[in-house]
Amino acid sequence: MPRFSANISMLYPELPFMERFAAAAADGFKAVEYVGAYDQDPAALKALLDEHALTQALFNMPAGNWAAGERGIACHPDRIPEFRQGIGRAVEYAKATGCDQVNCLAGIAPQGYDRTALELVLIDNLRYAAPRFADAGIKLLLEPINTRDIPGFLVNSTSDYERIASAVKHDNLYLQYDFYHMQVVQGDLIPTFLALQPRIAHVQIADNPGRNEPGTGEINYPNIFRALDEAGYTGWVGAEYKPKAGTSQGLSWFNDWKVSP
Ligand SMILES: O=C(O)[C@H](O)C(=O)CO
Ligand SMILES: [Mg+2]
Repeated sequence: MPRFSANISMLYPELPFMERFAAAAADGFKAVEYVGAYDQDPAALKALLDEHALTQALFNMPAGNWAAGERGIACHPDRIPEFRQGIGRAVEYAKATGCDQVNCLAGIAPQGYDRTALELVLIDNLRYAAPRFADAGIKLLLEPINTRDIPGFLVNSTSDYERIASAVKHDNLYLQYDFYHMQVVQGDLIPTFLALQPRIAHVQIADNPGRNEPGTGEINYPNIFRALDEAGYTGWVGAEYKPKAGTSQGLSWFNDWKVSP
């Protein structure tokens, strides 16, 4: 049975961030994930996880100025020192919260650069980061994202991931397979998942179009959940979608599948 993690950057938007842990636990989630909580005290995050018996499934490396629209800095030629400092920050928060995987957002391609040159910056940064996360016992992940949701995002497909990973040449660079983004970009969801499963450390879900709850669009999530089970996938499944009619009210997809306490 899949193990679901509530992505509390997107779920429970009506609540202050630190109250979303309790809400996720009350709805039956056993884990949470989020884009990052570097403005919070790591001990306070850990206390919430413990209080609500939640696992910290994932968060992202520091990704630049989120409010200003940045979505990662790993491909930015003039942000290399900042990217590298972010490794220590991510390791600190992962250790404090008991999290064993961290996602890297490649970033939106800055204007005026050739995409191949930006990919080389990304590869160098990942080559630097992968062994450092490995030394800390943390998996480093890279997530392809569609350019309809994030125009200009540099890494968009599983073949982008495969090309970059083969240039990085380090075992500690895994794929974060977001079924929603992959449906928008390339389809063929289950065969691609199965082909890349040894490199997939985390998956995320939302339906298309709309990026709302599973069951609101064209993706057959019951089939996907069965395929994950049959393939022996033991990672978390992150519920990363925009609730259409309130988070708790829209959890019928989850109530059919959730692990009982
Ligand atoms: O948007 C996504 O799918 C990512 O997982 C994320 O963390 C923020 O962009
Ligand atoms: Mg995602």
